[in-house]
Amino acid sequence: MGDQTPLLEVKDVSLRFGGVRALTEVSFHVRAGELFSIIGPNGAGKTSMLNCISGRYTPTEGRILFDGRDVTGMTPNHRASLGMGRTFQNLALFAHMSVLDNIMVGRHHLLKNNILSGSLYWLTGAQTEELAHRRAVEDIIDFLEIAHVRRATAGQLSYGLRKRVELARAVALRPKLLLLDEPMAGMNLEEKEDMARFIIDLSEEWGMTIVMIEHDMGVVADISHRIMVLDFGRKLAEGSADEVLNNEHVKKAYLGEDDDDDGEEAVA
Ligand SMILES: Nc1ncnc2c1ncn2[C@@H]1O[C@H](COP(=O)(O)OP(=O)(O)OP(=O)(O)O)[C@@H](O)[C@H]1O
Repeated sequence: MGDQTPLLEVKDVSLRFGGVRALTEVSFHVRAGELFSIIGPNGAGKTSMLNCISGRYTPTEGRILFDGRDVTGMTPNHRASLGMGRTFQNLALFAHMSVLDNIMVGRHHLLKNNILSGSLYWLTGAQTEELAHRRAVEDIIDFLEIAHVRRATAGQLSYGLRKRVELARAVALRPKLLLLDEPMAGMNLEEKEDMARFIIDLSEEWGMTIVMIEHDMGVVADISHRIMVLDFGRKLAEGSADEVLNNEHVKKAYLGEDDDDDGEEAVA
């Protein structure tokens, strides 16, 4: 499951939108190699937390440390360059571009020779670099089993495949930390199983540290090393799937008073 070094430390983070308290003094850490999930009822603050980590939002209070550096005030691009990759709840692909080009966009910031040095193309070794990038992208395409659609226009793919291409684009950055915002949302059972397998492989085979928001409690319990539960912007519980699912406060937040329910429907 990785070593004990925290790759990500969230310290007393609060976030307010005017009078709305989206997050209140939330602290947790994620160790290198961990697959860490954030769950909670609608409006609990999950996306707000992911946005604070990725830099889309700046916490009103508190600090965020990534790989030993304080990144609290840094832009999303700066954090990406330090090794944070993410996917979005609502797909953010370029619908008119091919699958291949969408994924290449993910590699862009890694290209030393950018478009400005195009005139020096043959002199700078840009072609060699481009080939290396293409090979890296092909590895990701093979891993995510999307070779058969690599030339297809992203907008024409099924929803499940588009989610997979979006994952490929985030993975193309080879991030140290991968942030996944509801990777299984809107998927059928088969697509969910495929996605769960890819996430497990990214964690176990690629050694990627992952923070995931996901509503499907069955998947979260199956694949997460640790889970944090948010409710009304506060941390309600944190621990293994067993610890969290047997926590009385969590049961109440999710299931109301009906303890016979298995939770899957209540949070789907
Ligand atoms: N940009 C914003 N402006 C104002 N209020 C916001 C904004 N983003 C989130 N909020 C509020 O912050 C609270 C937490 O929202 P957030 O989207 O983080 O919850 P969530 O757990 O991700 O919910 P869901 O599961 O429905 O996606 C909610 O009350 C929400 O209305």
